[in-house]
Amino acid sequence: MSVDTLELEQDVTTSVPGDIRCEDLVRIFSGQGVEVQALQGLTLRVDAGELVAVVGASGSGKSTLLTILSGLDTPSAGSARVAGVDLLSMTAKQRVQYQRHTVGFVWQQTSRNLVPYLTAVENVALPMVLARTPDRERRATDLLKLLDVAHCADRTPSRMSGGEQQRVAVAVAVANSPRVLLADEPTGELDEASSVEVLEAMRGVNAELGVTTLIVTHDPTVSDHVRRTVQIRDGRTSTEVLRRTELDEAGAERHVAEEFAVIDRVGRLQLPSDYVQSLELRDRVRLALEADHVEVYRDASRDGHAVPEAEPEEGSR
Ligand SMILES: Nc1ncnc2c1ncn2[C@@H]1O[C@H](COP(=O)(O)OP(=O)(O)OP(=O)(O)O)[C@@H](O)[C@H]1O
Repeated sequence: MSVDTLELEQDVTTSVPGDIRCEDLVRIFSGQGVEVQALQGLTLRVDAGELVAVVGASGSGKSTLLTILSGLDTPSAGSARVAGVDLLSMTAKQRVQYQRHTVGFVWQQTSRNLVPYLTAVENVALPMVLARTPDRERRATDLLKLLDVAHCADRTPSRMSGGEQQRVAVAVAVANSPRVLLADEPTGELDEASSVEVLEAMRGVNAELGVTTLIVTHDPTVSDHVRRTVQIRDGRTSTEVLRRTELDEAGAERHVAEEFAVIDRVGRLQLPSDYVQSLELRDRVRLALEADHVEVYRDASRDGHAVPEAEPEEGSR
C-alpha cells in the first residue's frame, strides 16, 4: 500500500534532529541492601525518522532503557529527551499526554498489546476514541492494510496468529500518529518466519509514516532488517553496526555492514571484548595519536619488555 492511500497526520517536517537523546543515563535499583546499576551512563541519539535496533545480552539494561523512554520509569541521573520532551521533569499530566500522543509502544507479550474481546479494527480505533480522532474506522482500516493484516479486521486476537497479533499491535501503537514508536522484544514470542514478517512490517511503517522507531531485542538477526544496530553492554552503548547497500563494479547490489565503537561526549569508548581478549589488554593501554587515527597498544611494561619511548611532540623540548 502506498502512502497516498493513507491520510497522514504525522508531520515529519516539524521533527528536529535527535528525536531520542539520552546522555549519561543512570538507573540504579536498590532494595534489601543491594544496589543494581542497570544503566551506567548510557548515551544514545536517534534522529527523526530513523529505524534503530538496540541489542544486548540478558541483563544489559535494554528493558530498563525502554521503560524510561516510554515514561513508565524515571532515571536516577542523566538526561533523556524524546521529541523534545524532558522525561525527567514531566508532570503527571504531561506524562499522560506523552504516552497518549508522543510515543507508541509494542510489548513482547501479545496479550499486553491488544484487548482480547475487541476485533482488530476496534483495537486500532480504541486509542483514537480516547484522543477524539475523527474518521477512526477508515484510518484503522488503512493502518491494518499498511501492516498487511486487513484480513484480520473483524477477528478478535484469539483468532489471529502471534505474528498477526503483533502486526495489529503495531497498527494500534501508531494509531494516534506518535513521533516515536518503541518496541520491546516485539518478536520474542514468535517463530522465525513470523518474526521476519513483524520486523519487515515495522520497517514498512517507519518508511511510510516517517515515525522514529526503536526496537529493543536480544535477537541479533534484527540487524538484517535495520540500517543501524546499537549494542548495549553493562548498561552502556558500546558498539554500533551500520548497514548500507552499494553497487559493485559489475553494478550488482551488495550489503555492507561496518562496526563502530561508540564514543561519548567526554571521549570514553569501550573496546570490543574480542579485541581485549585477543591482545590480553587489561588495566591500562598506551595510546598513540597518528594523523588520522589512534593506536592502542598493550602496556609493554607488564610483559617485562622495555617500554618504547613515545615520540616527542613537535615543538616540545
Ligand atoms: N525493578 C528492578 N529491581 C532491581 N533490579 C532490576 C529491576 N529491573 C531490572 N533490574 C536489573 O537491572 C539489570 C538490567 O535489567 P534489564 O531488564 O534492563 O535487562 P535486559 O537487557 O532487558 O534483560 P532481558 O533481555 O533479560 O530482559 C539486571 O541486572 C536486572 O536484574
